[in-house]
Amino acid sequence: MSTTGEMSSDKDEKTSDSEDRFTPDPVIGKLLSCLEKESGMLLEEDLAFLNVMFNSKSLHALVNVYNKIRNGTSDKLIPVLSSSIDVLADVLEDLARKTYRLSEDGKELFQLLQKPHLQSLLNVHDVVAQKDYYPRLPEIPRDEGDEEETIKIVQLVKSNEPLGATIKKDEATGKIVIARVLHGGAADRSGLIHVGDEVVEVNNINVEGKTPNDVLTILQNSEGTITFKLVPTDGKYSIRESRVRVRAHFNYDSANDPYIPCKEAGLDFVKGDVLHIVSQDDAYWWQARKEGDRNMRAGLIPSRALQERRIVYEREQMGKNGEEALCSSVSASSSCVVTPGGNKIKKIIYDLAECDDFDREQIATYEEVAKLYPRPGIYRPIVLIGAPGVGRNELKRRLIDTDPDKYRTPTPYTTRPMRPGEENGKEYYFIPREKMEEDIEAGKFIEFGEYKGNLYGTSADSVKEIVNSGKVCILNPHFQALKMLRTPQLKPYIVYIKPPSLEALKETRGAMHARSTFDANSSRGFTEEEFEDILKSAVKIEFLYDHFFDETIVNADLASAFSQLLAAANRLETEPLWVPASWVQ
Ligand SMILES: Nc1ncnc2c1ncn2[C@@H]1O[C@H](COP(=O)(O)OP(=O)(O)OP(=O)(O)O)[C@@H](O)[C@H]1O
Repeated sequence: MSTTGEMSSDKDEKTSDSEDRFTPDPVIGKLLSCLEKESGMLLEEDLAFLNVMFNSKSLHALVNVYNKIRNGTSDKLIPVLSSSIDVLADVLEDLARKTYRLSEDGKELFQLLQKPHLQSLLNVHDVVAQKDYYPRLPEIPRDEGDEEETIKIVQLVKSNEPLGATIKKDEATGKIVIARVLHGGAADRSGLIHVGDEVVEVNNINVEGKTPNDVLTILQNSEGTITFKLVPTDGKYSIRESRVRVRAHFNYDSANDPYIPCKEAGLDFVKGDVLHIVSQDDAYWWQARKEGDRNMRAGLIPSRALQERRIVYEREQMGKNGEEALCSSVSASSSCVVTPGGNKIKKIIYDLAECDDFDREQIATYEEVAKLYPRPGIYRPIVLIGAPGVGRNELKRRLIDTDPDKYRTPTPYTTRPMRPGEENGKEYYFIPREKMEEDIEAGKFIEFGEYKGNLYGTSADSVKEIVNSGKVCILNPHFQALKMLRTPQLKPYIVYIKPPSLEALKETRGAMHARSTFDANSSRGFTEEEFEDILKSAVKIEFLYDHFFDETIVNADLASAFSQLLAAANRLETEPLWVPASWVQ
């Protein structure tokens, strides 16, 4: 195509637009004259086809457009940067750390930068700036009768880094082919090896009739440069990475996975890790990197579909072996409501829905996540979940005590009659039983229960009220309330308070230490049986809900558990954190 300056001045542009939109391009002109000269060497129909094509108005128009873009001398067409979305992330992270000190303009900017429309616009800008929009043309098919096969010779220098590709025997042809190319690995970065390429030779050794293991042995024994002779695949291959991030809800150890196609390519992770899924091309094996990991090469992880199948299979096996359902191992759970005044009222919560069997139907594998930036003036509620007696109340009260104006807990509702000296809305909101039953029925309560013939409960609206008033709402509901609370509207930060071992429980809460370390009025002693109940209940809560936990704090030493909670509360205000992707869309 022409790169001469015939389009460079405004005058020329006008001429070409107004007078003759199809001024022949000099390069096409040259091609036409060559065609005339060499006409004897071409078949008549090929000659006719090329003549029509080179004289076609649409081709000339296209070349004109192309030249205008290529030769656009104006600097404004050159992008200043091609990674504006990364800059946006840096700016957001910077602003997030300063939300308290931001001016009104700063706050507005912070909110604008989080709008999905603006982020999509910048994304599109980067795609254009990186010229990531060229159509990918399919390879020109070779004629059936072609004697010669195209062969590509690829040389890679052997280093400590794995090749980042796997091979297999093609079942239909018996040939060795490239089965998988791991994103970001040496093979992928070379841009020369693609899925489906047939391996003909490795270091001049013909691999015909050899097994994949034989080929691996050749590779392992070779030194320095490795030379592959490959027959390229005709198929298409995708090179664009997906942007999907997921949180893993299970542990994965590739060394103990008998089904992974290539152990060396596996990516191990633990529950809670955030993974960047770079390719979902294969239905069973995705390619992923750990978020924040500097290793460019992606690894193989089981796909959602594969993992779900495995869990279903494991459950079936458990059922066949007659293993006891976990949910039946713990009896009805009890909890306490602490009034704002500090008095505790023992009550039974959710005694009607004692069994959580339905929860186990959920199969937690991966959850798509996105970063949520702190929003000035709107704080995520902190929800403390744990076995009754593990210390959620103690921790909540300590947090409120650090700044009672900032941390608030909702005032509970009750149907019991008001006592002398009590004020409506202080210790409780007092409401008639019929009204409370109606509201419970309408799903307005995140938790409720009955004690000595009176209903007690916490309403969802009272949580929203605290959030909307710019305070940090802190809650310690029954664990079953999680399903009501974990919504895109409330965006709670869920902290699981985990009991330490039985020995540590006895040591920290036993006879000598049974008195409350915070407030003598709310002290409580524990029997050995109660300690065991705490541990059993914890196992159940973890089994049912651990995929909801944003953080786990082991409450052995109270001071250290509390400082972890305080750190989490500060983090919420200053750092972007991963949340379900649907919460930020
Ligand atoms: N780490 C700890 N070391 C010693 N004592 C503790 C610790 N954590 C909590 N406690 C004490 O254990 C008792 C029970 O704690 P708390 O009332 O906070 O439990 P809870 O999880 O709110 O349970 P419930 O819902 O039954 O009230 C309290 O007396 C508290 O002071």
